[in-house]
Amino acid sequence: MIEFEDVTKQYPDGTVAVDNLSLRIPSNEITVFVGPSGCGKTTSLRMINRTIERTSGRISIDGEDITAGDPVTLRRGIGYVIQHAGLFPHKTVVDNVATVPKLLGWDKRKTRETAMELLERVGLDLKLAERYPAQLSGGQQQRVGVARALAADPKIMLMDEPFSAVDPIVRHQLQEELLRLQRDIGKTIVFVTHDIDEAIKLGDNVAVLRVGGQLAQFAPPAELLAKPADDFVESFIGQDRGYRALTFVTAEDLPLGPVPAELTVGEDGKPAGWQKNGDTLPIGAVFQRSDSLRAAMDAVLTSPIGQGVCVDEAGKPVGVIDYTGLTGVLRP
Ligand SMILES: Nc1ncnc2c1ncn2[C@@H]1O[C@H](COP(=O)(O)OP(=O)(O)OP(=O)(O)O)[C@@H](O)[C@H]1O
Repeated sequence: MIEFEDVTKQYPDGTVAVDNLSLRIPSNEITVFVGPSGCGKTTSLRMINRTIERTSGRISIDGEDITAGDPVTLRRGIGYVIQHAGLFPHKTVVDNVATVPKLLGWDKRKTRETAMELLERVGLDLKLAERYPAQLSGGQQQRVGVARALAADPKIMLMDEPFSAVDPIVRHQLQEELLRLQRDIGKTIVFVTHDIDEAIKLGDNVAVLRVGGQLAQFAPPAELLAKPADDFVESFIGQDRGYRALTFVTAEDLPLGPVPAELTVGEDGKPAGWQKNGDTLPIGAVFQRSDSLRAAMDAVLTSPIGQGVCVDEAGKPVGVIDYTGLTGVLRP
């Protein structure tokens, strides 16, 4: 656990970037700092690896004050990923990833093996390993940045707007990859973003900061959406929070109706189309019981006849839901 106790950072010009921040960041989970520009997210993050020193208060990792030891040793145990990846331009991809193991004096063979394994793990094509960063796309560079941060197997990863500089599609892929990777590695990740959607998608816990460096709310995403602490949090979360909250409720309890005769299935048993007035209409999106209510709603909205099809793990239809069925669950 990383604990902030009454932590304040005042820069020499008098700016109070972080004001009396107290929070507990649980181990092996993703905690996101989110808030508007200038609210002190980066300052808070960088106080953890002491690339910025706090003015007062205490920060501890597993109970030990981070100022007890030397900052260089502290930083070696903490991975750090930043926007634009911050790769060394004159080093190849694999050498970038090997930076910290080399500093730690690992033997060459083990270092290279580890670097290649990590590149594979973050989903980078190994053919790119001998390229220089400038020869990679933004998304590929970010993957290398994540691999480099993981190289010495740190317990903690700090990620400062790592996906902000890439286009929305690549960003979505990188977010999915991070969640997949985290299921395997279970690191303590502290992630900074100004994007509330990214915070809600990635965070096990979300800390919303307001300008002036004060904590407005610290909660899991579902709670944040359901019970914003005040007007600031509510407006920061945005207008469609009711809709987004559906992401956190599963479709398990939906009262499915029987599969109608109009639904045709292909040879593989999967839904093929809706028969209507002699025409075959497309199915639209389908969902599974384990998906969210948001997925179920999407299935209803994209269905040409307002019937969302629920399928089992093999993709075969098990039932349908319509607007009325959905509304019954949304507003019991
Ligand atoms: N070296 C510095 N000297 C003086 N003020 C600073 C310094 N670094 C940051 N600040 C100020 O501290 C406040 C918090 O900055 P910080 O970078 O932590 O915010 P942030 O939430 O990460 O912002 P952004 O989303 O725009 O990156 C801002 O008002 C900023 O101008």
